[in-house]
Amino acid sequence: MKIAILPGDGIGPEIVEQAVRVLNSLDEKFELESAPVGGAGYEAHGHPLPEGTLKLAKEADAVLFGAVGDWKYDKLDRPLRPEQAILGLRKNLNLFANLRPAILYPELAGASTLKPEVVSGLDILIIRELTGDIYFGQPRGVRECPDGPFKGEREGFDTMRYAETEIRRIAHVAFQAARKRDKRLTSVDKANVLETFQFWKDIVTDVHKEYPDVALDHMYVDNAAMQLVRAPKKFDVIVTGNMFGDILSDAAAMLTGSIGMLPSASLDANNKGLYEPSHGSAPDIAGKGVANPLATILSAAMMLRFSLNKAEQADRIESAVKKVLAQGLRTPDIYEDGTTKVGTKEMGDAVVKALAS
Ligand SMILES: NC(=O)c1ccc[n+]([C@@H]2O[C@H](COP(=O)([O-])OP(=O)(O)OC[C@H]3O[C@@H](n4cnc5c(N)ncnc54)[C@H](O)[C@@H]3O)[C@@H](O)[C@H]2O)c1
Ligand SMILES: CC(C)[C@H](C(=O)O)[C@@H](O)C(=O)O
Ligand SMILES: [Mg+2]
Repeated sequence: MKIAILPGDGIGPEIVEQAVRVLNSLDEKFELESAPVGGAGYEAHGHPLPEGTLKLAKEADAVLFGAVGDWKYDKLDRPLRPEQAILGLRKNLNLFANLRPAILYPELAGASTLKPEVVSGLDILIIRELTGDIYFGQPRGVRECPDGPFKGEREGFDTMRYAETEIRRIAHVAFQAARKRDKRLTSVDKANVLETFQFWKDIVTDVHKEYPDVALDHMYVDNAAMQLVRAPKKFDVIVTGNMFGDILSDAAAMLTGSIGMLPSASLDANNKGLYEPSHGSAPDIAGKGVANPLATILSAAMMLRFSLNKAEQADRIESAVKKVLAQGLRTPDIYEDGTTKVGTKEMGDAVVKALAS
């Protein structure tokens, strides 16, 4: 089985290195092949998603991705910016379903900024549509404002849109996921204001007819943001569009103690996938050896489960993560008094050791 390893920028290489060590310490042999992506792709080949990198991602059985981006590339033309690499991979590989599980490990109840009783036992799944919405809608750009009070001035604009097929397929993914859990699905929209999301709500309601055993409710995104912080455990599965899902999943990350704990799987219709932590390249801590590698290690576990059919190995990694947390080991983002502060590599060492024991 071939895995494309795309470390990217900032803390990407540091955290992916630890996930690769974990994969290599399993009693399975994987063919791992690395390629530059993001700013690293731009530096090596003049493009954030070099042809060879895309080819490797397409032919591999799964992709393990770190993170891309750095402030120093923010002045480049948009097609050359590092973020285009992850957007291009998602689009080219048709990875329309993004699963972001927000699970609070009991040992981290005190690491969240929320009260322990609000978050303890948290286990929710955010399903984010990943290849549509305002992220990819055309037209977009900066133009001369054609009408209204600002006519003649420059204006920036983007297009929010969803085709029926795009909504139906992500709704099916969400209902099927809910079916395997507590059978409750919340569809998050902004139907009170946006045509796109009234349409979203209507289509999700229609797909629901095929899943009478799942309870569906609808919530506006502003309320959902509030409810996620007020009473997050009331949710089971959340399904939403690309932009709302981006925002809500970062908020949900803090319920788990740190964004460094939130893994993700981005899947196509056949469960081929790209696996990455939900966070970014964290340029503020890059190169310091303090980044939390657990979201990436847990993403590798998701890869084994969803794309490589190795659920047992995935379970082993997740148990090893639980073990190191129970041992009291913490990177600075999840550190609290009475625990032991470790760096990125030491955390990786501990997971590898826990796997062997
Ligand atoms: N999928 C991706 O590759 C991805 C995702 C999000 C942001 N980005 C890019 O990353 C760059 C930085 O963006 P940002 O600062 O808004 O978001 P970020 O997620 O990179 O960082 C936000 C904050 O969380 C901290 N953080 C993130 N991951 C951490 C980890 N594993 N351990 C400990 N702390 C961690 C950072 O230090 C920072 O303080 C930008 O160029 C952005 O476009 C990339
Ligand atoms: C880097 C950026 C393009 C990306 C997104 O907005 O999807 C990131 O924030 C994420 O959550 O994966
Ligand atoms: Mg994001």
